[in-house]
Amino acid sequence: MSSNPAESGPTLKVSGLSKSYDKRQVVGPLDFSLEAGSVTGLLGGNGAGKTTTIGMIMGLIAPTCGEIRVFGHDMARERYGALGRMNFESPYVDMPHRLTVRQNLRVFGLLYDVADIEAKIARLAEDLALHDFLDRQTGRLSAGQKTRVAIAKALINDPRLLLLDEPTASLDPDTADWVRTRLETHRRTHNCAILLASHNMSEVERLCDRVLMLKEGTLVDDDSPVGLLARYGRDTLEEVFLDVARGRAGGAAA
Ligand SMILES: Nc1ncnc2c1ncn2[C@@H]1O[C@H](COP(=O)(O)OP(=O)(O)OP(=O)(O)O)[C@@H](O)[C@H]1O
Repeated sequence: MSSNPAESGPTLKVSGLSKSYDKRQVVGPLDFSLEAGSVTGLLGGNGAGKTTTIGMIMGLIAPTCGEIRVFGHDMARERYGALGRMNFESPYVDMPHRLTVRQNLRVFGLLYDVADIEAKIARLAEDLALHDFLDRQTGRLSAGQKTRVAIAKALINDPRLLLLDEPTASLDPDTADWVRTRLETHRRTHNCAILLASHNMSEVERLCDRVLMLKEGTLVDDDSPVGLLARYGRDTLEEVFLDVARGRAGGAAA
């Protein structure tokens, strides 16, 4: 239990967060919070700023301005108070190719100080069906197999904040379905807050209780999937997405 009183607040709080490259602002300013046990979709077209936002929250990309607090800890000054309880999955971050899957997971387990790493790896291998390639070099896996390994890595420390960038993009529909079930179980059993960047609208409708819509780096909507459908007068989130992307605020209801 931490002595930090701010730990009783939201799992993640982002305030005035922005990122510029060569004086071009690509994200922000963003303000939002994630509560424990919630699943929030981060939606937006190509280049809207989803990966940059997740990268800043994870500390992989330096923000230009703003503040990120995870479990109350200011990530610019006291990130080590939070890093052990957060994790992420991204297709843009590769693992060492020559190490086997088991060796890679062991390295991450050691980094996160996971107790009884071998048992943890065995459980994740069971949950994510990694057995067939657990002792194969990671660089020799298919895209879908690599994604399952990346999800295993993301769950290795039982995170309470999980950032997912297109977690099922390279998975076949059957595998994607049980990976989603695995993520739902993790959310429920660990009261984990999940931020999920996705282009898969049915995935967002199934998993998310809230949706943040990003357009050209700024938040243009923030509501539950049901609330968005009602306000835009649409039957699917895909139609809402198209309304937002094409600037039809209010959608069919407008
Ligand atoms: N290192 C960089 N230097 C300059 N511009 C960058 C850099 N990284 C990202 N950008 C720009 O920032 C913007 C946001 O990119 P980002 O990758 O965050 O978008 P995204 O929403 O994840 O897109 P996608 O859905 O295509 O993955 C884009 O215009 C991109 O070109």
